[in-house]
Amino acid sequence: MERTDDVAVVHDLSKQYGTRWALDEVAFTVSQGEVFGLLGPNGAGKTTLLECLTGLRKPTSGTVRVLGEDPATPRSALRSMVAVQPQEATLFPQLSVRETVELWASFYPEPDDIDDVLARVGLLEEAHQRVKVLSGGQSRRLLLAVTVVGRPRVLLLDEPAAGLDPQAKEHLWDVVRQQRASGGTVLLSTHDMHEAAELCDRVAVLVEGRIAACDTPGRLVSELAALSTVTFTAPRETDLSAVASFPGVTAVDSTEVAGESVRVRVRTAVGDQTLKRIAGDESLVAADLDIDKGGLGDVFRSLAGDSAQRDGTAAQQKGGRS
Ligand SMILES: Nc1ncnc2c1ncn2[C@@H]1O[C@H](COP(=O)(O)OP(=O)(O)OP(=O)(O)O)[C@@H](O)[C@H]1O
Repeated sequence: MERTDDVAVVHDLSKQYGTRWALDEVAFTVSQGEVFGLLGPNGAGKTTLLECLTGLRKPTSGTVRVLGEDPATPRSALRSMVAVQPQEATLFPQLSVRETVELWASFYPEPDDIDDVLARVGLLEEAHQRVKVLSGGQSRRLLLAVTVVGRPRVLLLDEPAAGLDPQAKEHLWDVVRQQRASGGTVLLSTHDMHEAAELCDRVAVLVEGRIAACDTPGRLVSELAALSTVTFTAPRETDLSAVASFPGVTAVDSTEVAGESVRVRVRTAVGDQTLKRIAGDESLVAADLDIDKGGLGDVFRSLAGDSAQRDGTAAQQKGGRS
């Protein structure tokens, strides 16, 4: 049953292009005030899913509801409540940055303060510049400004950080956090695991059109980041063959550092146990021990597997059948 704070409800959504199933019985719910991330390798279906949420694509089967409405309904009231970052081609090259944001603000009943929006995306100093002279990154910031100026309840962003410099990314993240702080909701796709871990309350990992996992980044990491990495420094002549036979260890490699030493990297399914074993083994003379218990990147690799290696253009068979 839908709850009143459900902002997006996706039920058994499938989308077919010709013989290809881009989405295969996808289901999830996003609540008000959440930042919900879509992760997945190229061709996994993230854009198609966001397009179904904006009403740009009609599902082959299943249902999508945003703020209780079908986004594909013509003249939907959602238009003023849901913002989708537009394409660069929609900007007018002769207008200034400020005129552009003012134009977009005029489409909405209660727009935000223009200077405030320009400051948030880091374009206040460029307010008088013509759109045609903006750099690629500045244009992306302007697209973000026009997306948020209408104070939408829901923000839908497809890879918003692509092509942004680190400072512009910070601005983007601030805008997303501000949207959440003011009670708004954000759905975004990203290839950046750090961004997903930093920003998202929950993430869904899409693999070949299906949701392989959906949870908070913390829970996904603790349940699915299968391997930890233990690193240590040892004398160059150390026999490392014993380490490879420690329980849980799947790989050992080393690189020479400072002539007489090697830095050893051990991949293991039982990080803490391996760390103790290495520290307690006198024959290893291990120094500078460190452990990395993995992150969303490990979760992604373990779920996406081979699919992450492919370019995603292979035709997908619904339900994994061929
Ligand atoms: N208009 C279309 N016609 C035919 N096939 C399409 C169309 N749009 C997408 N596809 C196919 O659907 C699948 C999912 O594509 P989609 O763009 O949704 O993936 P994505 O996860 O956003 O990928 P990326 O990370 O590369 O942007 C791919 O196999 C793609 O080739």
